[in-house]
Amino acid sequence: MEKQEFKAESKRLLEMMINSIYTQKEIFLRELLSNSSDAIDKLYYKALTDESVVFDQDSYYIKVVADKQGRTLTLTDTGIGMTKEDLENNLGTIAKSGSLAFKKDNASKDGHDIIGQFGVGFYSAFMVADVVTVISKALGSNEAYKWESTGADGYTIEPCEKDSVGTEVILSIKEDTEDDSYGEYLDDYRLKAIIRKYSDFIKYPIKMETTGKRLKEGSEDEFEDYQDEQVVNSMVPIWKKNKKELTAEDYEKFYNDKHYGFDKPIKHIHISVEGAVNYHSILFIPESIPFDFYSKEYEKGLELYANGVLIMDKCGDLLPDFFSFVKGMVDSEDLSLNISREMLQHDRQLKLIAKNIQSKIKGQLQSLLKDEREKYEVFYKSFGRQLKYGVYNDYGSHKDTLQDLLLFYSSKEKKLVTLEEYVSRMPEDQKYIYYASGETNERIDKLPQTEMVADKGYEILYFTDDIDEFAIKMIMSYKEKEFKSVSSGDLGIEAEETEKDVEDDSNNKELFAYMGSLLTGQVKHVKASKRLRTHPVCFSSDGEVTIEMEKILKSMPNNQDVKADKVLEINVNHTVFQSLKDSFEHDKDKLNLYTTLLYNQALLIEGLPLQDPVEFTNNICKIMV
Ligand SMILES: Nc1ncnc2c1ncn2[C@@H]1O[C@H](COP(=O)(O)OP(=O)(O)OP(=O)(O)O)[C@@H](O)[C@H]1O
Repeated sequence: MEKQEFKAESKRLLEMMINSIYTQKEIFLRELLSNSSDAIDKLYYKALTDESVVFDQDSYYIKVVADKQGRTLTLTDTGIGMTKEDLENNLGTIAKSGSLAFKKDNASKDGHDIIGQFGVGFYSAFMVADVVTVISKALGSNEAYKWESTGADGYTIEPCEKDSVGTEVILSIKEDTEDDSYGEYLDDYRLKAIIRKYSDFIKYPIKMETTGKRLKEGSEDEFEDYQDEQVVNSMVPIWKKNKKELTAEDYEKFYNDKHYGFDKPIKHIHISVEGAVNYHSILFIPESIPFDFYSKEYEKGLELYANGVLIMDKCGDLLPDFFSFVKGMVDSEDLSLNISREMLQHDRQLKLIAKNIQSKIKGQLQSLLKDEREKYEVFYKSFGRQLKYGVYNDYGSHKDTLQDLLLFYSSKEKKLVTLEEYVSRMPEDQKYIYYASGETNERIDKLPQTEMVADKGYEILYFTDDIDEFAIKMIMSYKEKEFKSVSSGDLGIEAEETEKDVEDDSNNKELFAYMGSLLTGQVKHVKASKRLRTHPVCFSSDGEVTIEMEKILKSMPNNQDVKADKVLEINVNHTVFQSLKDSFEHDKDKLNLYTTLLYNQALLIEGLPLQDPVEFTNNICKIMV
């Protein structure tokens, strides 16, 4: 038997291949199973043009058998097989793909698509095997051949016996080392898991012979081993099925089988596109938040398949961050894979798919919002924050995509409303979209600052998420209506302007200036409030940073010391104001006490910490006695 050497280039390539192309050893099984599937496909093609070849789908399969004792893993297929020349050309020359040549000669028909294209996948077997033996008998040939190689050194070919047409690949699995436990590739459970992960949708049955234990017949405590043959893969990808034939349960089953989540998805989106790029996709909008969703550990992405073979677990490029909650998969035959199938060579196709997917998701969310509001609100409860982050991130560049998907609690409707709904019922004289920020709806309900706007009969949107105000700053205006915090200096309400301007009263001016001097460094100034109706005191903010924003920025890990310019507003129609005026004239000590008390009350209303709570309570006691 003559030993053939690999060509020099091939030798180097093989070494590179074995050691560096793939990041995961387990993919050898995907590569070999894809080869077997291609080989059966080729038979199918032959049958299309050659009457002497009968293709009976049921007789074609791939079988995987692990022999733990003999430490071999054998893959048998009933495909087209290889002649001696094929073995030499296709397995003896690295980077020569018989499959690619075949594909070029036979235009793909009827959805039977050949996977192989680079002519390297087979050699990934050497990542887990010392010796690879291939026994093959080609269609139309009476001879069978055995090809054998220990890797870079070369290979041998000799005639051998084989009854049926097809190929058998026998891997002598490497001994375990400290770093690698190659023995796992002889374990039935592990093999099944790898098959299901990558090759679940190979369209021919992948059978496995497994050993089970059962009670011996007639015995109550004696067990015996028995062999059982099982088809491991699902074969028909659900995404290639006709949508009309699929039920909601089918999609849910797929969602659960693929471990996209443990919940019941709120919505599925089944997309089949033929055009500049062809692809199928099934996407899910989950109901509940994955436990790590709002953490750094969460990795967004969709499963990416090329011709039904998994090539990437989580392809992040397929989803924008603001839709990172979406689960599912994309299968395309048009992807430019790189040699390891682990990365994509050009991302043009991927970008097209991603763009398309983004608009489909948005469309589905919009119709959910329109037609199934309750469901949308369940979704929004889980992922609304993510949408708002999406508005805020990237300098607001996605606001147009996302603003119509936002919901905020409304003071008047007592439920979540869209910006569109808010604007559509704004009275004519209302200039702004008003909002109030606070920890909960109940707390905002009681905020003194909302009095004037609410009295005017205007609706107020409640912001209870940290991100809300930041996101709104990015949107700036909706349908030409600007957003305005109820705590901002100028509320743009006519009543304000026509009201008797109490500040102009020179006595009051002096009083406020004096109070302001007592609070130097704590407030910008003290003024008569135009927004308070029944409450004595509140803060408003002058400028871009609101008090709520100050609180949020302060709570961030890098503790950004950005402060709102606070203005202490006093209700001059409240009886307490008379006390202030009296004490200004007759008892400055009392005024000092009242000023600090009012300032501290305003802090409490905002949920801001008091600088000296003990002093505050002592001061209250002072006025009690
Ligand atoms: N089980 C098989 N039955 C018949 N032919 C096979 C089998 N396995 C491999 N071949 C032949 O050997 C060639 C080389 O296989 P290899 O896996 O290295 O590359 P490929 O499948 O063509 O491409 P890729 O690197 O993209 O997987 C195949 O193109 C095919 O012609």
